[in-house]
Amino acid sequence: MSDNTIEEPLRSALVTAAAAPHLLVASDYDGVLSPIVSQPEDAVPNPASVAAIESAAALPDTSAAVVSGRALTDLSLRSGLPVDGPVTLIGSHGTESSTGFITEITDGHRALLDRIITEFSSVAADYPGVRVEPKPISVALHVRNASPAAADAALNRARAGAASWDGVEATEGKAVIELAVIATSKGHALDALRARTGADVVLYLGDDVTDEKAFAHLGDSDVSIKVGDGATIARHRIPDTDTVATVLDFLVTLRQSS
Ligand SMILES: O=P(O)(O)OC[C@H]1O[C@H](O[C@H]2O[C@H](CO)[C@@H](O)[C@H](O)[C@H]2O)[C@H](O)[C@@H](O)[C@@H]1O
Repeated sequence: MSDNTIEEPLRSALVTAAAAPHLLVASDYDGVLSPIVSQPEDAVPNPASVAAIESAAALPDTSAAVVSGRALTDLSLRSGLPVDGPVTLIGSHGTESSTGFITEITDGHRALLDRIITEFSSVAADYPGVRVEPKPISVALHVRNASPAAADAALNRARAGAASWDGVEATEGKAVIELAVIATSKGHALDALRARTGADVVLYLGDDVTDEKAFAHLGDSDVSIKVGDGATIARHRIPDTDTVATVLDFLVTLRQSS
């Protein structure tokens, strides 16, 4: 998809955003910068998207960020972007930055996390293809590589079990259920980034359920873009990660010449 195939009304929204006094360009990682793949450690970003985000961060009066459900160090490793570089990285669904977590992680949180890991490990052991991804404030139970029946059974056990425990926040995403021990919100993360950078306009690209919390914090002057299928409150939709690269490159080129 070349930039001349970006259709209205997204095209006009990008032209307007590119002229903002201060622009924040922010994106999700999995399913947006990187295509969805079978194993989380194999998620490689589209180099053109990363280059465009880096170019945005280098422009005057322009900030750039990647806001992901991944742990911060993992996000940095997969994206190739440094934790403390020009592109701000926010991990753990909006709760983790280079300065730490938004909430103090207590021994109680850690004990609950350990209980969830134990429970999810026992679920995963019963269903081939199901795996556990422990993270700093949450645990993901991935069912992408399980049979449909095994995936359903594993998700139902997680929902009826650990997801119902006190102090647990459950989120379901793409072939995954994730349980966090502190409240998470990519929306609050975007609010904080907007306040810190002084951005007049925020553009955010996301593909999954947790990105809806980010879209919900965007206003009429902002640009919300859903990548792929599924219900969304975003104002714009594009089909895939290749189009993400086209959109980001178009936006950066416009801003470079404005
Ligand atoms: O907020 P994101 O950057 O979109 O991260 C969301 C989760 O992404 C990863 O899982 C998803 O992507 C995997 C790789 O494509 C895929 O195999 C899996 O089925 C998806 O759920 C990551 O592993 C999670 O930790 C993130 O929370």
